[in-house]
Amino acid sequence: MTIKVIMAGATGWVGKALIPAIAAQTDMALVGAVSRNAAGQDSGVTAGGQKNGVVVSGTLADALSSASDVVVDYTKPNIVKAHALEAVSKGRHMVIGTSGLGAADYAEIDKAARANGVGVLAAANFSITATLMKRFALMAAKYVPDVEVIDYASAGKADAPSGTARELAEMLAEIRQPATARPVSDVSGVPETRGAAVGTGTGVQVHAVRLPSYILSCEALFGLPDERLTIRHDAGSSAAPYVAGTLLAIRRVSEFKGLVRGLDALMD
Ligand SMILES: NC(=O)c1ccc[n+]([C@@H]2O[C@H](COP(=O)([O-])OP(=O)(O)OC[C@H]3O[C@@H](n4cnc5c(N)ncnc54)[C@H](O)[C@@H]3O)[C@@H](O)[C@H]2O)c1
Ligand SMILES: O=C(O)C1=N[C@H](C(=O)O)CCC1
Repeated sequence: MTIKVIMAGATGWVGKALIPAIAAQTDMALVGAVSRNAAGQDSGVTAGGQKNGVVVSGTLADALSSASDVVVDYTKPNIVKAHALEAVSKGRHMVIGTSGLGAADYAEIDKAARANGVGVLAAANFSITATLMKRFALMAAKYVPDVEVIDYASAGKADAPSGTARELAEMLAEIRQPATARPVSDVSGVPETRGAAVGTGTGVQVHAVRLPSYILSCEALFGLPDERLTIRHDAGSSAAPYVAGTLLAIRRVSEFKGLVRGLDALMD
C-alpha cells in the first residue's frame, strides 16, 4: 500500500529536507504540502529541487480536502496543536516533529486520536542518536537520583526549553528517585538561576541556554558523591538527522490508536 503524505511546514528547514525524501520513497506518495507563504507554488521547487507536481496549500484545511493517510507537522509551536486536532478529526494519522507542546497538550491530542481511531507519533527529536541519548539517560536515572538537564540552542529558537529537553525531563521525572539537592524553595539568592522544574512531582531542573553559534544540544548531568556522568547529544547545522526517523514514523504510525511519544517506541 502506498502511504499518502501531507507535509505541513513544507518550506521550513526540516520541511525542505523531507519533501524530496518522502517523494523518493517507493512506499510513500507526497500528496500535499502546506505553507502559508508559498501557497500556489510547486513544493519541489520551494524545497530547492525540481518540480514534483504537488502544489503548496496555504492552510492544512485546504490540503485535507484531498485523500491522504498521514500528516507530518514541522511548523511552529503555536500552530502544531491546532493542526494535530484538525488532522485527527479528519481521520488522518499524525507525525508531530514540531516542539513546544507539553504533557497536557499531548493528553488532549491522545484523546482526540483515540476518539477518531487514528495514531499519532510525537517525537521531540527524530534523530537516532538523540533518541539514544534519551534512552541512555533514562537507564542512568534508575541508578542515579540526582539529574539536571541543560538545553543549548540558537538565539532565535521560538520555544524554551527545547522539545528534546522537555521530553527528556518529563520522562526522567517519571522514573528517577527523589533528588538529594536542596529544594529550590529553600535556596536564597536568585532561586530562578536553579532553572525550571519540568515534569511531574518535584520535576527535573532544566536550564535553557540561547546563544548565537549554538544549534541544538542537550545534556543530562548525573551526580553522585565524588563522581558524575554527562550524557550529551549535539546536532549539526543540517536537517539530515531528522529525516530517517520521520520516515520511520510515517511508516509505522498507522499501527497505533492514540498518541505515542518518542521515536524510541519504534526502535526496539
Ligand atoms: N522533532 C524533531 O526531530 C525536530 C527537528 C527539527 C526541528 N524540530 C521542530 O520543528 C519545528 C519546525 O522547525 P523548522 O526549523 O523546520 O522551522 P522553520 O521555521 O524553518 O519552518 C516552519 C514552517 O512552518 C510553516 N508555517 C508557519 N506557520 C504556519 C501556519 N500557520 N500554517 C502552515 N504552515 C506554517 C512555515 O511556512 C515554514 O514552512 C520547530 O518547533 C522545531 O523545534 C523538531
Ligand atoms: O532547530 C530546532 O528548533 C530543533 N528543535 C527540536 C527541539 O526543540 O528539541 C529538536 C531539533 C532541532
